[in-house]
Amino acid sequence: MLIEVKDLVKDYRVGILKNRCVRAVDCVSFSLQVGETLGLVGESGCGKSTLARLILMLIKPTFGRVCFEGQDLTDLSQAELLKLRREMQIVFQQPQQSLHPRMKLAESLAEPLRLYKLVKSKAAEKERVRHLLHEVGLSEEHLERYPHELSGGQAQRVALARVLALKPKFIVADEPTSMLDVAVQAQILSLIKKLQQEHKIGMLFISHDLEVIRGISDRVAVMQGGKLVEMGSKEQIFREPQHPYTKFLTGTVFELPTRLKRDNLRLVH
Ligand SMILES: Nc1ncnc2c1ncn2[C@@H]1O[C@H](COP(=O)(O)OP(=O)(O)OP(=O)(O)O)[C@@H](O)[C@H]1O
Repeated sequence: MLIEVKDLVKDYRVGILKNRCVRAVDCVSFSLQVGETLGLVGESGCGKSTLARLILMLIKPTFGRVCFEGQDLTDLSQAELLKLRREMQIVFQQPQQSLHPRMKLAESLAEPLRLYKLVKSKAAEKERVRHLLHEVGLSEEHLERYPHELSGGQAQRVALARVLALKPKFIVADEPTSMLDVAVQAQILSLIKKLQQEHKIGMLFISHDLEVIRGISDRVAVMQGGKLVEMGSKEQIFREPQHPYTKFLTGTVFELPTRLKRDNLRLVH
């Protein structure tokens, strides 16, 4: 098992006096196999990003545990977590977030290699950067460019190359294509899928978009109000949704509950 999440809870303290509590993630449990893609879908504010950040231990859970290859991450010190972080990466919605605005791409790609001492010489570093560029479908002419000189799709390719440089075993893709044009979106999705399959990376893929989830996932988890209300193979979820919320999401129920009509839900059906 690559990832095991058990009874995960996250309460945020809110209000001026921090005396009110929002339960963003409510008793979530699931597991993920090596090389598997779990699609996580749900309305805005249901807790998807919080769950992703908890799994990566970017924030501490209130209760529950997260195991990576059998090791409980909630017990680890910051230094121990830092070592594991190379193997657990995130791809953000806005690739610019992970690229330094004043670093040329050559430096941006070399940085993770140096940080984790993954190459032994300058020549090996150059070779690895070139290989990474080709893997994500960019050419060497891009190496001298700054992030603002790239299109959204190119910037997401660079962000993917930086993640790949670290040879991760697990990645969270948090709406990685939602800011891109539809045509570019399809190219980046198939690139993510190809890289994930070639490198046998386990992936939690977060999206509002059911068509995207259908295309990329092996299994699908549906989240509502901080809870996982349904989980199953892609075929089960899309053909025979069980939970009323999932039935609504997959379009088998056309009568929208009033509360859902109000929510900022981006549906493709
Ligand atoms: N740092 C925080 N402090 C207080 N409340 C927070 C914080 N981060 C998130 N929340 C609340 O927790 C709930 C879940 O938020 P989260 O960002 O995880 O949802 P989401 O499903 O990822 O939404 P979206 O799809 O819009 O990004 C929301 O009610 C949000 O307002």
